[in-house]
Amino acid sequence: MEGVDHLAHERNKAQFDVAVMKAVWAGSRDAYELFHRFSRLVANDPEMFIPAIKAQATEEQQKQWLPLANKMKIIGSYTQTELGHGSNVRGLETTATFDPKTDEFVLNSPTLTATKWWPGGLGKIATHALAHARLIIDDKDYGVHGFLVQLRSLDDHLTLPGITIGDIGMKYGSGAYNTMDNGSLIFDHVRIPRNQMLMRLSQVTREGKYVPSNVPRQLSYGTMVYVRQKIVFDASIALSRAVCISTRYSAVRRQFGSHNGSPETQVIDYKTQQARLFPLLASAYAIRFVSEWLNSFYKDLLQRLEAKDFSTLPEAHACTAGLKSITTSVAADGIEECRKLCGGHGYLTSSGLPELSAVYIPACTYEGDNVVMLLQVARYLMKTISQLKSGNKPVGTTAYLGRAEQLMQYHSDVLRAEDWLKPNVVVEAFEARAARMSMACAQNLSKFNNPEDGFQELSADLVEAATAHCQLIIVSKFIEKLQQDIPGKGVKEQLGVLRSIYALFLLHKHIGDFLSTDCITPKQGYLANEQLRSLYSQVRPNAIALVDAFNYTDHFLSSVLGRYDGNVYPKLYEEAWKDPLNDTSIPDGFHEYVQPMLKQPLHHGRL
Ligand SMILES: CCCCCCC/C=C/C(=O)SCCNC(=O)CCNC(=O)[C@H](O)C(C)(C)COP(=O)(O)OP(=O)(O)OC[C@H]1O[C@@H](n2cnc3c(N)ncnc32)[C@H](O)[C@@H]1OP(=O)(O)O
Ligand SMILES: Cc1cc2nc3c(=O)[nH]c(=O)nc-3n(C[C@H](O)[C@H](O)[C@H](O)COP(=O)(O)OP(=O)(O)OC[C@H]3O[C@@H](n4cnc5c(N)ncnc54)[C@H](O)[C@@H]3O)c2cc1C
Repeated sequence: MEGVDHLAHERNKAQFDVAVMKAVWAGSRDAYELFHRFSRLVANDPEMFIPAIKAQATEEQQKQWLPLANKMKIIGSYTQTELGHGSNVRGLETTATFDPKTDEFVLNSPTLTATKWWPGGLGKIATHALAHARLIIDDKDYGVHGFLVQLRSLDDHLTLPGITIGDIGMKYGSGAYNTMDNGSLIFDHVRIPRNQMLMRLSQVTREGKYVPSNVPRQLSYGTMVYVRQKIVFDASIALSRAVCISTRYSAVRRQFGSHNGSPETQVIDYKTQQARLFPLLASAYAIRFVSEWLNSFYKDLLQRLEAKDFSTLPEAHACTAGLKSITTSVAADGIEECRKLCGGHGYLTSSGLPELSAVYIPACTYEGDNVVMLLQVARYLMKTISQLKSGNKPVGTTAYLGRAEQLMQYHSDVLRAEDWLKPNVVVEAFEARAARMSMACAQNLSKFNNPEDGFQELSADLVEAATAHCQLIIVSKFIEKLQQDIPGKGVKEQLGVLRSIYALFLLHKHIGDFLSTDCITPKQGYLANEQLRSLYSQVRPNAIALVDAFNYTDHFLSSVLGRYDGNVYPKLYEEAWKDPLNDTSIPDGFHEYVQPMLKQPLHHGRL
């Protein structure tokens, strides 16, 4: 019935202050930004063009271009990926050749695979590209640099001479990412003034002299680092959205279990449903908190870079790359699991889940393929370990590797299931697992004469070690979050339950790592799973309140299954009748194609 809260009985069970939890979840961001960020994920996104100008353009160039971009007088596309190269940025083929006679760069696509391919906004709407191309001076290749290129007339929006642009076509399913005009672009000897090479990091003089960057060349990758840390925040939005829908629906849905006319069992009360759903609920909170930490770490990096302090740049790259990889994989897989948790109705468009999945899953690829990103983390871990011998003391997220020898001797002293509720017990186990996996890789790498060959041969193990390292970061940041002052009745306790669920779920899922590295015994692994089951019972009465704390409107969720009032069945039926197919009783084509078959005479009793 309209106006009735079918989930009121669930909300009355809450054992904590939901208003405070809402504030904890929102953190430093208000609900508008949460909504705006996700909706912008599929809109045309200046998310990269403007940051890239800020990162790579001189002050003078910023003064010229930023006001135009900020006021949408020009619409930019971050045009890096090509048909033949995306992950391997140093393999990009587009060229920008300096012509000293005219003080210009000539941009050209020398091969088909040099065609720019994928950049958002490029297909139909962008007027300018921040094009990444190989800088060529006097036939010498100075590598990939950024160039500002006008693509279309600001009068009639037609493409300019030498520019061939198109949209790359439909993408995965009918998902909202098809509202994004990812495009293709071929340059045919297009000339731009020299001052349209972004010259904050390195320059080309009027005489054609290349002035190399006096800062790490990787700063030219800065926009990707910036977006990767934002993507971690977006992962928490996407996953929490799916978890909200599937948790509410799991409390509404009843199936089996009726005795003597009693109501059937709420599917949220099945232990299998809890074992699938509650780790995702905990993961949404875990990702939110690690995204807060990563954002502050990134802001600290920016301040240091301003002071020419590059000391945390390698760690920032490893953390943004690794956490982008891990959190987008968890969110993408989690959204699909949430669809399955809703049974058949989860497959309806009106559930909101197919659309959410279709628009979210490319996050595992864009801004760095997730495996390629974990290999970057692995490179950083191996380098950190190789420097231990020279007395280099790791700090920050790799500090535990400074205690590698001690961690190699670690054995968990868990005796009872409840010992796994102690944060220090959990962190030690995760540190030992991560350290031993990385040290084992380093040990195996040392057997190879050519380190690069070894890295390739061991890359699958290295990805697992990088994963263990990143999961340790997320667990640690969840624990650190709860060391802060958090007011409100029962709020910290509930977050403690979620923190333990997150950690023990990972331990259970990756039990092979913990056993094969001899960090814990099978019995201790069994006790962790025992404790997990008990934790699910503790979170059960608070589940609806914990997803209410995301503070998402029905409009934002756009899901009949995830409605705040739980009034699912009437709305499912109502929504179905909005489908144009139901405008008529007899479907188009029936009389032409189906009816003749039905009318066909039987021959000797057979059609
Ligand atoms: C918020 C929602 C918005 C949604 C946006 C959706 C739109 C999507 C946009 C895009 O997808 S834009 C295109 C994104 N493309 C990529 O992410 C490409 C991924 N590839 C790379 O980043 C690089 O090619 C690479 C994989 C990092 C390799 O780079 P390179 O070959 O130059 O370096 P290596 O030889 O591997 O390493 C050398 C050295 O440099 C360090 N390093 C690498 N990258 C960085 C970095 N970004 N910052 C700092 N340092 C970096 C690396 O660790 C090595 O260090 P050492 O080992 O030498 O110490
Ligand atoms: C929706 C969407 C939007 C995008 N928007 C933009 C944009 O606005 N601007 C832009 O410039 N680009 C954009 N891209 C492109 C995107 O950045 C690239 O697709 C992404 O970086 C992955 O690169 P790739 O396609 O070359 O994958 P590949 O690297 O070709 O990946 C293919 C497989 O090879 C594996 N692989 C590759 N290298 C290695 C290695 N060294 N070791 C082990 N395995 C490896 C990968 O793990 C993967 O399994 C977008 C892509 C998508 C899907």
